Amino acid sequence: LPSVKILATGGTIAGVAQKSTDVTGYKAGSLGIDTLIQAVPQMKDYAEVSGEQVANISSNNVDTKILLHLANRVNELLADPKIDGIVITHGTDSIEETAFFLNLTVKSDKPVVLVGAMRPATAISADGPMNLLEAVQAAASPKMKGVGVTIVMNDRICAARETTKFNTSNVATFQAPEYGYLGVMSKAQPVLYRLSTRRHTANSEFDVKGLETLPRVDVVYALPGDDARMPEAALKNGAKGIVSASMGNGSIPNAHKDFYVPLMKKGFPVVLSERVPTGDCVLSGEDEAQGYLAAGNLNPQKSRLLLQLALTKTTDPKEIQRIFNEY
Ligand SMILES: NC(=O)C[C@H](N)C(=O)O
Repeated sequence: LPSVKILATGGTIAGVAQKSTDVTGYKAGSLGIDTLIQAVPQMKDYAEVSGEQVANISSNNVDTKILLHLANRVNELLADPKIDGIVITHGTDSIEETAFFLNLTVKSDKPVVLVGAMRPATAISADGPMNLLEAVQAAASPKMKGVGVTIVMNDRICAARETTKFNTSNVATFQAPEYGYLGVMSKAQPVLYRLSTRRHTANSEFDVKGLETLPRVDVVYALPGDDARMPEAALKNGAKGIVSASMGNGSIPNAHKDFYVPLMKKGFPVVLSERVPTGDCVLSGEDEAQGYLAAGNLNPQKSRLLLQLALTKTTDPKEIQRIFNEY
């Protein structure tokens, strides 16, 4: 049997509520990895499974330190020829960010699958056990080699880059509306229908080995008619770059523009992403002349991670734009 290591970080998949009918008001990150593994003994039919507790928290508190630890630990484990794949149990609130971060920093073709749940482990019809089983089946499969980091939940195989949480409670919360799923889990096997063309994992230039922190990047929400207090605060508190969550195609209030233009002249990176859930952020000629960088279709939270990683390599705006075009 293939060998799959499960790294556990917490989330609702490890959540405990007072009553089996409670699907809110529970405590995420309550059960340990051994309990989660014992709850799904069927996994052993598909892989030799072992667990490791990395953290046990709700994913709104997954910080840079945990991200760097996960990336380095996954790289260490996958360098071992005896390990065939990794599953990471994770809260769904920031699973897309951790998945994307690992998509950029894992140096291996072997499967890395993130999994969570929308209902706590104690709930009637908890979705965690089936999700965990399917995540292990996916991570154990050679068909998942080279596809990049994925999120497997609700029978769907989702690409780290394009997938976003769309609903606060529905088990079908993860979607990639314009691009779709990579595939589905069917009869205990991954069935893939498409692949992402963007650079990832073994083909990524980012290396976080030895890093203890990442350059600070803030996301500034663009609100109509806003003044410049939010971007000012970001800069004053040490941001090395800003991602603007524009109102669509780089549409931001004039006060933000007046603040960004002189900063960009000095080489400070401002990346225009958008708070609109789908579509590409494309720069106008004027935006380009003023020095803005474009996130394309990458959402603000993922743009932040990519800009942080880009800044570990370069501060040259042209290079940063190349990175946004390739990843
Ligand atoms: N469904 C979940 O996992 C939500 C939880 N608050 C978390 O992200 O850890």
